[in-house]
Amino acid sequence: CQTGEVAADPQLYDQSYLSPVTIGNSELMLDFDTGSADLWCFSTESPAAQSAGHGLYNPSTGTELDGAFWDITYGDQSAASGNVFADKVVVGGVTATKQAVEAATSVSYEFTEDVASDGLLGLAFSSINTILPQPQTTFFDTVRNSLAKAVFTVDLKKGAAGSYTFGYIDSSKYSGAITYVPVNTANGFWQFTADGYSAGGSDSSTGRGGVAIADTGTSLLYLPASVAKAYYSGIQGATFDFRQGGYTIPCSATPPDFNVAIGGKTFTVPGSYINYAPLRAGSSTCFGGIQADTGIGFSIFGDVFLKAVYAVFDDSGSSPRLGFAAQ
Ligand SMILES: CN(C)c1ccc(C(=O)NN)cc1
Repeated sequence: CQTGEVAADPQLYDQSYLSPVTIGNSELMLDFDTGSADLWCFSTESPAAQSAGHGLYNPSTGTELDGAFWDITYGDQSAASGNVFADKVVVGGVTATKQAVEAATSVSYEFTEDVASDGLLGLAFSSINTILPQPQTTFFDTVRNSLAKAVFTVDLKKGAAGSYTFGYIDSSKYSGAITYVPVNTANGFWQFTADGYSAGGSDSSTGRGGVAIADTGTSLLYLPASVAKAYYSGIQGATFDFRQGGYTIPCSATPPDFNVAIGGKTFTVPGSYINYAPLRAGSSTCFGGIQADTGIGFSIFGDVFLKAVYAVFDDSGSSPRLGFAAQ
């Protein structure tokens, strides 16, 4: 029965969180992503112009999956593609002896520029793994039956190292009870229903809830346009800046806390988490941590929300469920 824990190191402005993973005989820093289901990394096969500054996987330690290839495009239109090897992958002591490792032969500039990240480790459902002609399992699905309990947990923090655990829940990491809600796996995501939203101390609802996914690979909190609009209407100097692609606020603002009702419990995102980051270094205008989910089709509970809670991704029962507790 395997269990393990690995650090989640925040990058600048908590834009992403990176964790050490041993693949073959190299240790790489990967972006654990509950919103996708591919484990891919820069490799010795990647063009030097694209992989400069990144740790590389050398497939010589693996066994090529003949004829298998992968090609993924993320919500922000970033993309990567390549071929596939079976190799040993170790995360916090949890070992997958023959994990499908997707070696990149091409990546878009967003990944080239994200020099701290050597790739992604997908933790969504294997049904959306992009390997063809035969999709392969995520790391979690590969090791699931060998774990003490088929769960992983997410404990991200603002501006500090958090952790991911596999195979157990650590009761020292949260306060109060864990509230569980059912997950709909039809789209391959950890998808659930949020009950409602409100801002500040008042319970003045900013809107009814809706369908949402828990996505560690997305930095911000994307909510229905009406909720985002109502939230920023309470902040002096807040505006929707279409040239910046979303709501901005004065960096001097102290946004109100944001409350989310899930499973009958209320979880609070401190207002300071929503004063996300200056548009450019030194700017006095900041990008908002809450943005509209227009065009996506569901809300995305990214790191701005997840770093306010302890989250349990539980596939140990008859159907998957998500648990949330206050940190
Ligand atoms: C460009 N990079 C680092 C990305 C990383 C993750 C994602 C994503 O949508 N994950 N759910 C998009 C882009």
